[in-house]
Amino acid sequence: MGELLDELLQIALMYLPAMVSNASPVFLKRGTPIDFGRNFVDGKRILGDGKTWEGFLLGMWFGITVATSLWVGTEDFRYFLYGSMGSLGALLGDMFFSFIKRRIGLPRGAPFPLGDQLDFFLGATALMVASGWRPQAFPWLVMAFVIVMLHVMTNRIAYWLGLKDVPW
Ligand SMILES: CC(C)=CCC/C(C)=C/CC/C(C)=C/CC/C(C)=C/COC[C@@H](COP(=O)(O)O)OC/C=C(\C)CC/C=C(\C)CC/C=C(\C)CCC=C(C)C
Ligand SMILES: Nc1ccn([C@@H]2O[C@H](COP(=O)(O)OP(=O)(O)OP(=O)(O)O)[C@@H](O)[C@H]2O)c(=O)n1
Ligand SMILES: [Mg+2]
Repeated sequence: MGELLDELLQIALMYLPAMVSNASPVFLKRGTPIDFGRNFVDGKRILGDGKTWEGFLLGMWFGITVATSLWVGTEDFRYFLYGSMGSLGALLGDMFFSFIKRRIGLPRGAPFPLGDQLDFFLGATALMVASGWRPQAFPWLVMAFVIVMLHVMTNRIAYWLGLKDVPW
């Protein structure tokens, strides 16, 4: 049992930079759209106004800061490597799901159940695994559930705090 808890804690720490990089752009109210307002071939916005360069940079800044702190704290470079890749992957995954939402005609901020919760997690996981991270399957699955719960909870907190105009 101790083994499993150890692995779970390690995975949670490995994802902390991605969680922070996904959460920090919420503090921004406006910015320069990553798609510069341009439409895709289908006549709809490529990403929409919810994805800005400022949000991307702020997310990367906070994500890498947390990844660096974990590296210093644990003296294990892998937290920096996988944490930073996770931060980038979280932001890219979020952008990818926004791209999908626009393609299926969902306006900015429209709910996309499970997609809104897992977009950053899947993007982060893709880049972390691509850079060599190999978590154990079962604890990783448990973490996926924890992340979805955490996401629902923190989005409600962000909504109550007036950081988001939708609670998802
Ligand atoms: C790390 C573990 C296992 C537990 C942490 C305990 C916990 C529940 C902390 C809550 C954090 C909190 C009080 C947040 C309040 C305000 C806030 C920043 C909410 C962000 O919610 C928005 C959402 C992004 O929306 P989107 O996905 O639709 O784009 O964030 C998604 C939530 C997560 C990524 C999972 C949980 C996030 C964290 C544990 C990190 C908390 C992040 C911050 C406190 C913001 C970091 C910002 C700065 C200025 C460093
Ligand atoms: N790269 C990013 C990601 C997020 N945000 C900010 O964080 C908020 C919440 O992000 P998210 O819920 O992913 O965006 P939505 O507004 O829901 O837009 P979408 O429908 O595309 O998800 C966005 O409104 C935006 O203000 C940002 O500025 N830049
Ligand atoms: Mg969203």
